[in-house]
Amino acid sequence: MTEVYATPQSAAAAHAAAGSARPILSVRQIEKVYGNRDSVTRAINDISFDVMPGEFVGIMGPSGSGKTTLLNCVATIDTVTSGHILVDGRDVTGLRSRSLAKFRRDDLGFIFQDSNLLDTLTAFENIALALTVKGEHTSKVRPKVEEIAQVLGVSDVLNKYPYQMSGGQKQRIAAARAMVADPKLVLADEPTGALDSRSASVMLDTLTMMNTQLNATIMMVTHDSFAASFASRILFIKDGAVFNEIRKGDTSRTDFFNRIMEVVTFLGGDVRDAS
Ligand SMILES: Nc1ncnc2c1ncn2[C@@H]1O[C@H](COP(=O)(O)OP(=O)(O)OP(=O)(O)O)[C@@H](O)[C@H]1O
Repeated sequence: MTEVYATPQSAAAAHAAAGSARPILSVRQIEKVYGNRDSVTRAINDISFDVMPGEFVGIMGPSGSGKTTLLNCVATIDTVTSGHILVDGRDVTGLRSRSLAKFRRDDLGFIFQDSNLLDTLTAFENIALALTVKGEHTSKVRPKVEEIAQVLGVSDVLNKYPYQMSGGQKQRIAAARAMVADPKLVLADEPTGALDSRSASVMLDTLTMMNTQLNATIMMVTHDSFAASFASRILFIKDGAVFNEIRKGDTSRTDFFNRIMEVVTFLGGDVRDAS
């Protein structure tokens, strides 16, 4: 067990290791405090890290450690108490409502635990919506939707409504919706949390495809070590701070899973088989 208790790699070191490219995401000394004088919760306590273009980063940590708060701050759904979050070099912590809406629409893709598809629209229309709200020319919508559906293996369900699809299919349509407008960063919050293990595996293959074939930069919150083993780097959060960081490097996914499990077990988490 070599790296498990290592000091988190600094953002600067990670940056240097990844070459000279600019980070897609820079989280700089953020803090998030909820409550008032009588009851204060320090959900995030000085977190800094970078995510480079094309990285697939997993965020893990015990319940209440601050994972969702971190994701929500990056998503600009929540605001930081102090610190800065830069997406492709732009500080998004100070954006006002109209710019915020544009930023979320143009630069981010979201995948939640529940697919959040609109029930009255077909899969095709759900994906297409992400393009039309962005002002995409009508003639380009169909080819773009069909292309992403083909890459992610969901062409056969494009005409179905959400109630006609399985949970796994809905999640993959949500992934296509998140990707179709070519966001700078895809944020996924427990994307396999509501799926059985077989559907979860298919969804994780979908995320891998998004990352490797479509060059999506992904930040995924998960409590599941199996899901996390599909990422290329894991940040472990404990008590609102980065407790540890491990990278997959050239090792196999099973080996990475075992290393993740060492940290999870140390932190007091769940155990699941890697296969
Ligand atoms: N709106 C809020 N008001 C007050 N406290 C909050 C609020 N949201 C989160 N918290 C607190 O902040 C801390 C971090 O919560 P967060 O939801 O980010 O944890 P988490 O790691 O995502 O947990 P889980 O794995 O259980 O979803 C917790 O102590 C939580 O109770």
